[in-house]
Amino acid sequence: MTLSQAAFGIYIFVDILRGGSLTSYFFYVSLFVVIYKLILHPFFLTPLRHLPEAKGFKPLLGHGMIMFQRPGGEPHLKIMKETPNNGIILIRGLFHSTRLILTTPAALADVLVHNSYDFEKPPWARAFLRKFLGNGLLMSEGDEHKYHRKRIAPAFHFRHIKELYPVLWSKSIEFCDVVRAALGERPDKVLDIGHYSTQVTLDIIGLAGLGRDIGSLRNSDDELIKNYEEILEPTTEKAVYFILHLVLSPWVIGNLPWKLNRMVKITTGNLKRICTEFVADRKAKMKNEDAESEESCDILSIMIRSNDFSDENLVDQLLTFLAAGHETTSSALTWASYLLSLHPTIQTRLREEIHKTIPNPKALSNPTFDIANLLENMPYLNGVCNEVLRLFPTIPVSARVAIRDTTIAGQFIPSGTMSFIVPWAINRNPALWGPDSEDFVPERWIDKDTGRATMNGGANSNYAFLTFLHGPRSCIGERFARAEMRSLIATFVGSFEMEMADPGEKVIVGGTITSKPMKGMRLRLKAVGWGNR
Ligand code: HEM
Repeated sequence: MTLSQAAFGIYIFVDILRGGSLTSYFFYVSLFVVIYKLILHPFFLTPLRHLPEAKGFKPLLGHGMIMFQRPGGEPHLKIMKETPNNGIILIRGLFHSTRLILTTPAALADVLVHNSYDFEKPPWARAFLRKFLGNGLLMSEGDEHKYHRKRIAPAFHFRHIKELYPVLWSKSIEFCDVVRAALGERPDKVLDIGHYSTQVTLDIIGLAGLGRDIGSLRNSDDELIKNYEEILEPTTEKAVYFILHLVLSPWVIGNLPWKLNRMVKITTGNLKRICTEFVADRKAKMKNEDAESEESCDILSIMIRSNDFSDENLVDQLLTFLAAGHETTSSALTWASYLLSLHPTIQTRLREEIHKTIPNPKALSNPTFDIANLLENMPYLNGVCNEVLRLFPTIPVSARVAIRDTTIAGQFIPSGTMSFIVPWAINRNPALWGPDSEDFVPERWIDKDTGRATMNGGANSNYAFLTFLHGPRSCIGERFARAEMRSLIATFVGSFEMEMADPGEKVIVGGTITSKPMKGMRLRLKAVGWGNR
């Protein structure tokens, strides 16, 4: 309690003793709380009040409307560009709550790496996400997070990812076969690529995560894909549903007479049931594996073998991996095809590199072939992947709340302060990337002298690229996702020329947590000759 709160409390107490009515005291106390929260604390008392503040403050709304603007992260970029700062910009949320936007590598490093466990995801975001992702790694905090992260990490070791490449490659080839077959049936040769990319990435995470071919590429009616598409299809109604969690408790939202509540309940129930069956099935199979047979090395088997997870927690972890592991890479593939359709010269140069380096795609299916080494050493392919991930980070905005008093870039941060970490804005910030920061330039990831891939795209700090964040709460699936993108983009661009179905279309970036095109991504595709295909 601050000095002013205490003084006011004493004043009221003395006045009650003098005989004032209880109702009038409730009124005065409420009035004081409102004035304190709306005016005194945010403008006169918070130790953060001297930080540079973003333009565009509106009474009561603060800068809160930026949460509703799309693409997510774009208003933050505007604020970064127009507000001189030393790493932290002050904005005000609804009812003037204090919020921060972090802008420099030093500030980001403090939150993501140096003082990482002083921060947690905001409770409202966890309450929302938990409905879809269960209580897996993404949602856990503190010691529980450290414990689980350490035990899951072996499944994402680079040696293990290397072993996964043949699976990634053969599924990518199957993806192209399915797209080719679908094109054959369409006189206009136009397809919504988002649908197919969701199918292939779900199949891939099924194999890598569960050791099981879900087969959604061959079966569009698959229950898992239907439930995910139902939940993840970006609509304005879902965006409102998400943002309401900022101001109302999940219990209140859950009890509103809203059709969406029923849909969420049914689909999340279905997903939980499917994952429970997957876990039981995998456990039964592992019991029957004899000691001589080779150990399965999918994520679920590794977690079961560790004996560190209860059955309930295995289901939660699986829910997280299935969702976090397919929706993200599916969006990345969709945005890659968008950018390549808008830049035909880059597309052609990439295809030339692919055809030259991989004369026959089927040859890579030989189990002895070192696909990882080949794909990881294709400079233009890696430049394109990095540039897609930079310009369209699948999770454009993330947030952290300080759970104790701490510091960011030398600034005292009181417990309870919320900071925004904004991959969309950092990845496009001209202060970090130069004047062409918003252009699609794969060459920035290639060293001009050696012709080899660079690690930081020419930026001065690796905190200029935030797509997977950094530190103990960074994306555990980063290597996996990068390997998957290389395989999918190499096979897709090697197999098809692509252009926007409607070249005049203004693609709107939507989505709640991940960024996806609002109305799908309709491309006109033309199969090209490649090897014996
Ligand atoms: C392009 C693809 C991907 C992107 C851009 C991406 C991005 C991210 C980001 C930004 C976070 C941190 C979220 C936050 O704290 O606010 C995260 C966490 C996570 N990601 Fe990914 N991800 C991708 C693919 C994957 C894949 C393929 C998997 C699994 C196979 C995966 C599993 C996870 C998990 C489990 C976490 C939670 C990690 C923790 O809290 O310790 N992600 N991802």
